[in-house]
Amino acid sequence: MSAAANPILRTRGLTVRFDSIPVVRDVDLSIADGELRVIIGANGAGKSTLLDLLCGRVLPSDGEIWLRDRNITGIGEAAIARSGIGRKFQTPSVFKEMTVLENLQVASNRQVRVFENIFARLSGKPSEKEEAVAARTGLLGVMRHRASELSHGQLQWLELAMVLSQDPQIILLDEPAAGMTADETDKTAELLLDLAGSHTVLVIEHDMAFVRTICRTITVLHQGAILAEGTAQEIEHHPAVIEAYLGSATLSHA
Ligand SMILES: Nc1ncnc2c1ncn2[C@@H]1O[C@H](COP(=O)(O)OP(=O)(O)OP(=O)(O)O)[C@@H](O)[C@H]1O
Repeated sequence: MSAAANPILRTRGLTVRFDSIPVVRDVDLSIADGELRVIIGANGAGKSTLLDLLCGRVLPSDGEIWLRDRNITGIGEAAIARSGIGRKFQTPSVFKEMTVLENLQVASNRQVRVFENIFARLSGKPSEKEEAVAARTGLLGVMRHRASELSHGQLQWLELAMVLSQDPQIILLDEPAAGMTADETDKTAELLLDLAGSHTVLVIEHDMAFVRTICRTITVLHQGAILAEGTAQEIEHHPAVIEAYLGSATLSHA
């Protein structure tokens, strides 16, 4: 549906069926290099499954995924991660008994040998890169804290910092502000705006107030297909979107 001028990520007719039921249907996405794109849609619209397809966690039934001029369809989750697509899930998968710094060290070596790293002696001194990632995600002051001591917001930022440690070009985020306080939500919005440009960021989000703060272009998924694309204002006045969301809390409560 969309056609970015300089797309870093494109899909053509992307479709996945579970037990012959289409959950993502014929999705043509075109995401520009450095873009911050938000994907919204009601519960069950297929948003998480779309991200699962983009990071190779789920294989498409039909269609293609292109990273610049490379067809990455079906190359597998690890190869997709290596090619520069990083995914942050809603539930943090940090190592709770390790410090923030140790988590970052594990993450930056994750592509090498994750389990050896967990049990190996990790360096006590942060590298320049680890400091830069921690500073960017607001974690510099808690580098020596165990992850179990962090607030919910800090845990989410740590997970994002771990994704950043792997130098992704594209970051996929599933509801990054879910469960956060108002202050943490504001900081997360600032962080995403800061990341856009140097990274391409795709965000699934339910909270329209948050979406309005961060977004330039929104893609609306409905029953697995793209229903509309545009600015927050265009989307909120789009007749098909209003009809699809009638009675839904997602837009009306925003
Ligand atoms: N592995 C699977 N097998 C069968 N059905 C699945 C599978 N994964 C997802 N689904 C179904 O696909 C549909 C879309 O799910 P998905 O989680 O992608 O939606 P979503 O838009 O992210 O929803 P939410 O906002 O509630 O997280 C749902 O009906 C879900 O039950």
